[in-house]
Amino acid sequence: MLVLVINCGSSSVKYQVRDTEGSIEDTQVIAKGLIENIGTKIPNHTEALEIMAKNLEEPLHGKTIDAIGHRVVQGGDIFTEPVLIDEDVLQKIDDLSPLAPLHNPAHVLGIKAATETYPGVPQVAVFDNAFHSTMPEHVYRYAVPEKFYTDYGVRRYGAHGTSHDYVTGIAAEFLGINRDDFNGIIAHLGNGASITAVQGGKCLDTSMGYTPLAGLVMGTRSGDIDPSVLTALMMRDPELTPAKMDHILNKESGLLAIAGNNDMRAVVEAMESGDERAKLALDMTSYRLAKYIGGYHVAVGGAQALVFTAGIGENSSPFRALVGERLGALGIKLDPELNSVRSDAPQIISTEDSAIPVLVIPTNEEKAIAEATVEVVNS
Ligand SMILES: Nc1ncnc2c1ncn2[C@@H]1O[C@H](COP(=O)(O)OP(=O)(O)O)[C@@H](O)[C@H]1O
Ligand SMILES: CC(=O)OP(=O)(O)O
Ligand SMILES: [Mg+2]
Repeated sequence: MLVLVINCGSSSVKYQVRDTEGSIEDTQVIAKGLIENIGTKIPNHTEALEIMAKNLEEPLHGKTIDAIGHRVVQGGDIFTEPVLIDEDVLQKIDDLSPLAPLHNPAHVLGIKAATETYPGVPQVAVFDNAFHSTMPEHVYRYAVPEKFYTDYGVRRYGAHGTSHDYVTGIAAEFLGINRDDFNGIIAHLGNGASITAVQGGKCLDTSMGYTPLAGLVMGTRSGDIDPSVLTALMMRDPELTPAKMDHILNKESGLLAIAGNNDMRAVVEAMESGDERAKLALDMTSYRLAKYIGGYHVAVGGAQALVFTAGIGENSSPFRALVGERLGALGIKLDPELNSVRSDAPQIISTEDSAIPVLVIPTNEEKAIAEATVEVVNS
C-alpha cells in the first residue's frame, strides 16, 4: 500500500510517501519533501499541496496513492486514536482550533487541499495528543473553577505524542526492558519542544498543556509564564488584543526574543563567539529543561533513562551538554566524546557510571503515522 503522510504546519508542509509492501511494521520511504514559506512565498496550503503533487509525479512513476495520513496536533477529548476523516471529523478538527491555534487551522487546509488533489483516496487523522490520553486527572486538570473544564474543556492535552510514543518504544527495546515496565523521560526538542514523563510505557505527564504554548522555552514560544503577565499587560495597553498577545507568545518569544534568532545552530554559534544574549537564552532554555527533568524523575518514581529526540535533541550536542551540566544532582553524567558523535541509530551518550543512561533516539513521526494510517484503512 502506498501511503502519503502529510504534516501541515502553520508555514510549512512536510510530506513522505511510504510503501507498506503488505508489512505494517516496516514501511519504506519512496519520496519525501519539505515546502516552506507558506503565507509568504507560497500563498496558501492549497498551492503547497499542488507543488507537492507535482514533485511526487516522477518518484511515483504513475503509481497511485492508496491512503493519506495527516498529522493533527489537537484532537482534544474527542479524538484519542487515529480516525478515518469525513466531513464531521474535519469540522471537529476545525472546531478544536483554539486548542492548537498555530496547527489545527493548517491541518484543516491541508486535508481540504488533499481532498481536491487526491479525490476518493481515504484520509486518516493521527493525533499528537492521543499518546497523552493516559494522563491521570490530577495531572491533566488545572486548579481553576470546574466549569472551565466541564464547559470549555480547559485541561492539559499535550502534543508531539506520536513522537513521544514512538521514541518510548524504541528506548525500551534498546535497553532490553519490556515496554510495560519502562519508566523514562523523553525530551522532544524541535521548533516546538515538549518533554514527557513515561511510566509503565504510558504517558504520565507532559509539558505542553491546553495548547502547545506551555512548558519549555522553544524557538519562538515562551513556554511557561505567569498568566498574570498577560492580564496585566493587556489591561495596561489596549492595543494588546488577545490575538496580538497570542501572536507575541507563540511567534515572537522563546529563543527569538532573548537571542534574536530561533535556530538553535545560530544561537549556539553566537554564544560560542561571546554573545551575551545568546548565552542568556541558552541558560534559560537548558535550565527550564533540566528543571522539568528533575520533576519528571520524581513523577515517574525514578526514570530508567533520559532520551533526547527531534531536530535539536538529535543534532545539537552543545545544547545537550548544557542540559547535562545541570543534572549532577541526579547523578546523571554525559560522556563528552559519546555526546559529540552524530548517529542515525539510537545511541548512549552518558558515562558508564551515570546514574541512568542518557540516549539520543532519532524520532520518526512519519513512519508511525503511515503505520497508523494503514491500520485504520484496513480495519
Ligand atoms: N545540526 C543541528 N544543530 C542544532 N540544531 C539543529 C540542527 N539541525 C536542526 N536543528 C534544530 O532543529 C529545529 C527543527 O527541529 P524539527 O524537529 O525539525 O522541528 P519541527 O518538526 O518543529 O519543524 C531547528 O529549529 C533547529 O534549531
Ligand atoms: C505541537 C508542536 O509544537 O508541533 P511543532 O513542533 O511541529 O510545531
Ligand atoms: Mg516536529
